[in-house]
Amino acid sequence: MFRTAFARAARQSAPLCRRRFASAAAEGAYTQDGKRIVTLIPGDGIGPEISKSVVEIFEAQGVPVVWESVDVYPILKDGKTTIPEDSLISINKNKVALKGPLATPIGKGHVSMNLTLRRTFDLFANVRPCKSIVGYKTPFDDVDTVLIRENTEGEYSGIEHVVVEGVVQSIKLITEEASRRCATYAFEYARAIGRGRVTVVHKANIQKLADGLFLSVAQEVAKDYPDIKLDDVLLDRVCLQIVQDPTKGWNNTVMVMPNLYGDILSDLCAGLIGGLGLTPSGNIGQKASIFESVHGTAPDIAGKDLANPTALLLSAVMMLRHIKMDAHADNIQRAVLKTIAEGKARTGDLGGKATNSAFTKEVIANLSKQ
Ligand SMILES: NC(=O)C1=CN([C@@H]2O[C@H](COP(=O)(O)OP(=O)(O)OC[C@H]3O[C@@H](n4cnc5c(N)ncnc54)[C@H](O)[C@@H]3O)[C@@H](O)[C@H]2O)C=CC1
Ligand SMILES: O=C(O)CCC(=O)C(=O)O
Repeated sequence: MFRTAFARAARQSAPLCRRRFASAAAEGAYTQDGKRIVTLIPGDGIGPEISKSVVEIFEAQGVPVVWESVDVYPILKDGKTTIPEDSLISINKNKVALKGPLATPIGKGHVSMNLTLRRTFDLFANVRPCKSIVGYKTPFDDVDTVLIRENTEGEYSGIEHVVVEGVVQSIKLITEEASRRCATYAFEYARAIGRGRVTVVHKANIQKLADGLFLSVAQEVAKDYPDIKLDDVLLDRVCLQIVQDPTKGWNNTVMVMPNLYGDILSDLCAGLIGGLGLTPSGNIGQKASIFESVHGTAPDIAGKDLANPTALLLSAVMMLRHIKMDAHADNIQRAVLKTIAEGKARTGDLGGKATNSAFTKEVIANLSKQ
């Protein structure tokens, strides 16, 4: 049924994906003195506060990155909602961006700018690692999950309409092309981080066609990766087992799944290690990649200097690894984790009393001691 020209194009995109992962580091824009130019989207709510923290820590560490700051908000162009032209140009040129959270009105108003960015730049895989922080006690000590979320379609395709009053339809779109790119990325990622297993999380017992296609494409992609075992599990079962003991079978695999499941399951995983203030992510595409925390704008604490900048800092660390600045990534990551472990400058979400600014200062102090 899917052996069409479209499906052929999908199969051809897999080697392209593999090449892209290998060459991403060098692409982009540089200043005359060789510094990498990175687009910064400070975002809404706590976004500007936590972005400021990243900028200060990068400066203290001497990271050879120059920020190009742009605002992202909805623009109506030819009847479609899009992002401002300067942000489009900046991300297309720089190929890499760090993004604070963007607010979306609930049940009304403009479409999500987060989703618009992912679709505009075809950011097909969203990588969400979740690792326990040594020294910060939670019910499980050794959580180390990696979740890859299909990022451009599924339940987030934005195709919704009223059939008749009182009846709405929201379409979950799954294509072979997007599923293949995402699955290929999951296998490549598993290989890169030394995990011998990829697990597809799905509901193909219920969504037989949609999740069935996602699963069968992953099974086909697996044939190109004989060194990596593929298995699959129902979403409801993962939720149960992960909260019972995340270290039993979830630390040695890379989970890959359709969009909505990844959105929800990654918040659940964040809860296992101390909450949304800690978990980073990378939106990976062929044209560009955008790194952002898993959390949103946190309107309840915005503007009060209370946010934990760790999630955005660790997203910036992922970004540095992506552009092959590993030594800077290592130093910043070490200083952030040390600051949390020491305990004297923890933010409120981790049970402490420190402000975002105080936490940032402490991270900088820990950088200088290395
Ligand atoms: N990728 C993005 O830009 C995302 C944007 N959003 C948007 O954010 C807005 C608010 O969404 P919510 O559901 O309230 O989720 P949220 O993630 O903003 O907040 C949930 C809870 O976690 C806390 N929290 C989140 N990040 C924190 C941090 N860094 N430090 C300390 N505490 C933190 C908040 O204070 C709040 O109690 C909505 O408009 C939503 O659409 C939500 C998720 C992702
Ligand atoms: O776009 C939004 O406002 C929320 C998006 C979200 O939760 C996500 O996809 O991570």
